Amino acid sequence: MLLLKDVWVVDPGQKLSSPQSVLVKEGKILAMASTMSEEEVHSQAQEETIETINGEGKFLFPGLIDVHTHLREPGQEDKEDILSGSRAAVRGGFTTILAMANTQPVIDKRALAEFVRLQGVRAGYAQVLPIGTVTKGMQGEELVEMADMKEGGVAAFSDDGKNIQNGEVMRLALEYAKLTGLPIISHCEDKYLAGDGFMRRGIAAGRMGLKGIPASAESVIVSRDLILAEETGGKLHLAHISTAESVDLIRRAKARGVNVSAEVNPHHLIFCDEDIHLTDTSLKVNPPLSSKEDRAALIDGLRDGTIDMIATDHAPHTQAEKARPFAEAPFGIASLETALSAVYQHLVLTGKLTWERVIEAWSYLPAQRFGLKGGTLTPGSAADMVLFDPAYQEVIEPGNLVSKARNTPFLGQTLQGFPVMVWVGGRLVQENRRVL
Ligand SMILES: NC(=O)N[C@@H](CC(=O)O)C(=O)O
Ligand SMILES: [Zn+2]
Ligand SMILES: [Zn+2]
Repeated sequence: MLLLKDVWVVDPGQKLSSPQSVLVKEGKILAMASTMSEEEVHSQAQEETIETINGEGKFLFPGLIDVHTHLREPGQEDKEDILSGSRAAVRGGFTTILAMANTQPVIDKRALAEFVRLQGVRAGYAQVLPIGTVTKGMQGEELVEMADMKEGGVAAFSDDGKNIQNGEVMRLALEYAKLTGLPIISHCEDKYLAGDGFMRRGIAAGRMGLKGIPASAESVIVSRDLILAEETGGKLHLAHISTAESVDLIRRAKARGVNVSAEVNPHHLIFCDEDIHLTDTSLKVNPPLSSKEDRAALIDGLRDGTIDMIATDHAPHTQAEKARPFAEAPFGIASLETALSAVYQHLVLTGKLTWERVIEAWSYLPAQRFGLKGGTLTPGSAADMVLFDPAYQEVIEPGNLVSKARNTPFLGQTLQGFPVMVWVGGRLVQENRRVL
């Protein structure tokens, strides 16, 4: 039995943000109370030995649920694999991660989904839930066997990495989503409008002489998908929203009652196009970093609930690939180990977002929308929990990272506020920043 004493619990699912003592037994939250006397604890413990952790000055919250991570297994294990990725997850405070389907081969069959799920179980760190592709071979033409893949354990469907250009295929996918009840995650990018650009079209791109991707490449597809979700009633989730126009479109669709949710990535909340330098490909990401005005609209949208959740879009690549010239390096930022700290430091400590909203957006709401266990510390739920030390400082160095990837813009920087203990189902998997 575990007792976390006098810890500040942030649990939006219980509308709770206050000091509590928390008892954990057999992998589950047993009880939580703002005052718990010695006698009460002992009567709950019933002769069992109690391990006590003093949580003063620290936060305890439900393990984060990341609905958008690229783990690269099968096929590109030099970038990341399910073991290294799920270790990176628990180091960063995530206890459940959804693995994107753009692997090699892509996850378009039940057996492949089962493989990903089992590899996650074998690894034994964060719970890994596979995402299946929407279309066979991720070719954007023929739908996968969605019901069968649901049986195999997929949590959602997505051709992420590519947009489904054919509107009728997207409409059908949303039609089937009503039968499976699972979300269709859309990577909103009109490939013709995006062309072969590599950063957001605008003043910064012009100054650097880099080919730009217009904001409309995203918003045109956001508006198409919102119309199709409205027409079909299928569950739509919009990945990595990055423009003010998209936020506006989603806000208006939600007001009409469209079945849509949206996510934003930490890098789009923290950085903007002016931060990009030709010599540093770590900020080359898709969708590209947007203007300051877009960034402000994303923060507003997250604050008012137009954007429901935060997700990392952890996109690991090898150092050799990222060492190529800007135009040739792959898009993507590896972020599982830095995302929460970066958000804490850049958005919570600066007063742009409340800590409660961050936890809600990264744990409670993903669980609700994707129909997953977890996301709350309500007594009886699995003890997927994070103990977070707001004063802990760490220099982000290659030697500390457990992900195989190094493509983070925070390399060499000091971040403040880190998970210092993480439990999955009551089992301690990370302590003092070391994955056990
Ligand atoms: N976000 C990225 O820049 N890259 C992702 C693909 C994606 O999320 O669209 C990847 O798979 O590397
Ligand atoms: Zn994408
Ligand atoms: Zn992605």
